[in-house]
Amino acid sequence: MSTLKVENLRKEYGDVTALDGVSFEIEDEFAVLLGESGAGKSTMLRCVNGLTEPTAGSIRLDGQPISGSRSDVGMIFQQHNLVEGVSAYLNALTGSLDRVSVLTSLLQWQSREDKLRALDALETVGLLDEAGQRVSQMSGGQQQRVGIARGLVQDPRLLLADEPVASLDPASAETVMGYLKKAATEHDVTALVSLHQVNIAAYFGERFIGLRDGDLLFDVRRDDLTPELIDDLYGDVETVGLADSADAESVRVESEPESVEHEPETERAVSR
Ligand SMILES: Nc1ncnc2c1ncn2[C@@H]1O[C@H](COP(=O)(O)OP(=O)(O)OP(=O)(O)O)[C@@H](O)[C@H]1O
Repeated sequence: MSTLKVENLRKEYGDVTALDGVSFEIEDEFAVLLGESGAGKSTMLRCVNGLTEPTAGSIRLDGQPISGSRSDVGMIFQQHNLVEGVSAYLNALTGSLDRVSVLTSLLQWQSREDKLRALDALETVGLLDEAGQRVSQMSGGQQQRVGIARGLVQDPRLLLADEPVASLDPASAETVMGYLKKAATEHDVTALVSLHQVNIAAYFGERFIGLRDGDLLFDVRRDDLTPELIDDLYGDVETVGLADSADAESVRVESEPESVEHEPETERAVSR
């Protein structure tokens, strides 16, 4: 259970204003950041994660200012940043390190609690039986689930994900989002996830924050996410199914193919 409060957040890169005084507050929710390319979603997530220094404004997690990279904030990247040559388990256990030799030697002094937490996180994302499998032999969707497990192992209060399913085909994207939602729910973690796919966002999100050119365009709960708001954000997009997508309580976790190939980048659920 945690509260993220962003107030008047501003980020300038030279002449470019990536965020122009954005404020919102999310509490124990699965929140989705929406917006066109360049709207400021990644900048927002990087500021919240402490990876980018804001120009002005404040970010607080449970009342404490966020500064620098924090262990109570877990981050999941589009490219999942895994070490492909080692197992899912080792990746989950020691995700922030990038050298196999370091990873392997670390096993000797990782605590029993960490090891159990890594296995628990892999179970959350449906990969307990694959814990010993090399990441290089897993599908793109499975790899992203390892990335989610790794984000959970540090026991964060806030989980951030930047376009976590952008490089997956629609079916795998839904599966991975299902596990991400399950992970946030089971571990009582507030989540802030940027997504391009509006229909997937509408299906899984509880709260929707729309950014346009660095401004907050809307901040609504699921019932208030209308096709008109989406049109406002993206222009003319396909929003069929938006109204029917309200109930995502039962996550979809079974449909991903167990292929060892990486899924190709396919068309997004919404044509933009
Ligand atoms: N390191 C940087 N240096 C200069 N400009 C940057 C930098 N990072 C982002 N920008 C600019 O800030 C604006 C917001 O970029 P940002 O990556 O946050 O958008 P986004 O919504 O995440 O886009 P995308 O969906 O393409 O990732 C863009 O105009 C971008 O070009």
